[in-house]
Amino acid sequence: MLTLDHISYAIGNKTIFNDASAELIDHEITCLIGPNGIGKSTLFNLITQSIQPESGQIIGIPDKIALLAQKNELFEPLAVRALLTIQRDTLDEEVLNLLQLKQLLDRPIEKLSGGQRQLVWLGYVLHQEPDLLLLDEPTTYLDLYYQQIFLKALTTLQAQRGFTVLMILHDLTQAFSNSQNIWLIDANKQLITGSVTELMDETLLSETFKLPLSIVEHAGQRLIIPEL
Ligand SMILES: Nc1ncnc2c1ncn2[C@@H]1O[C@H](COP(=O)(O)OP(=O)(O)OP(=O)(O)O)[C@@H](O)[C@H]1O
Repeated sequence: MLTLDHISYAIGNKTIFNDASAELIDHEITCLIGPNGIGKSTLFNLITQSIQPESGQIIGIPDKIALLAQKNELFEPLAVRALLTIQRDTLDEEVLNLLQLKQLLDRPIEKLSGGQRQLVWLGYVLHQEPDLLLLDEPTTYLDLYYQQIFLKALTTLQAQRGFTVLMILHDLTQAFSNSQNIWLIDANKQLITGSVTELMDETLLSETFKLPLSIVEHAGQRLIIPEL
């Protein structure tokens, strides 16, 4: 289990984490939420060891980590098939079907729509067969149709294959309805962790996002919306 053990990290004089501890539950989806600029991507950088904590340590980092960054760029023009088979010989039929990529295999990636491209990038990280998948705001630029395809494919494959997911999402309803656990960085930069049930708390969420938020039941789903 990946464990943050009392980590502290600052950029210049600015404290980002101060003695933060957390355990990432294996084989489940955890969403990382918190205001803009609070340190979510920095936490990903610590987990991928592209930066080191000033004190404390991260234990149990799996060998096979895949990261879907906010912006994914190609170094050279590639067709979808070529990207998916960069690190392996065969295509994963199930991933192709769930992400609706079969009809795109021979298309140049740069000529796809933003939504199609994001499905291709998810396909790319899934073809790496990671033990831990980190996703940084993967649905931000997607319309509702592509958001649903993306999240359904991710949650279906995760449930079948059991890889661990840590995903940054800004849409709170989406975060709580597509995960089992939440890591929340609050307004005081404290990392608070728990199950979706434990952290589904109007007061905590309103204080974190400095906005009155309500939790509303609709059609069997719990929606987190700003009070009008
Ligand atoms: N290279 C850098 N130099 C200076 N400050 C930085 C650098 N990278 C990040 N920061 C600062 O560190 C803080 C945390 O940034 P980070 O990108 O981790 O936040 P975030 O929670 O992912 O934000 P967002 O939700 O807006 O993507 C921010 O205040 C940011 O300005």
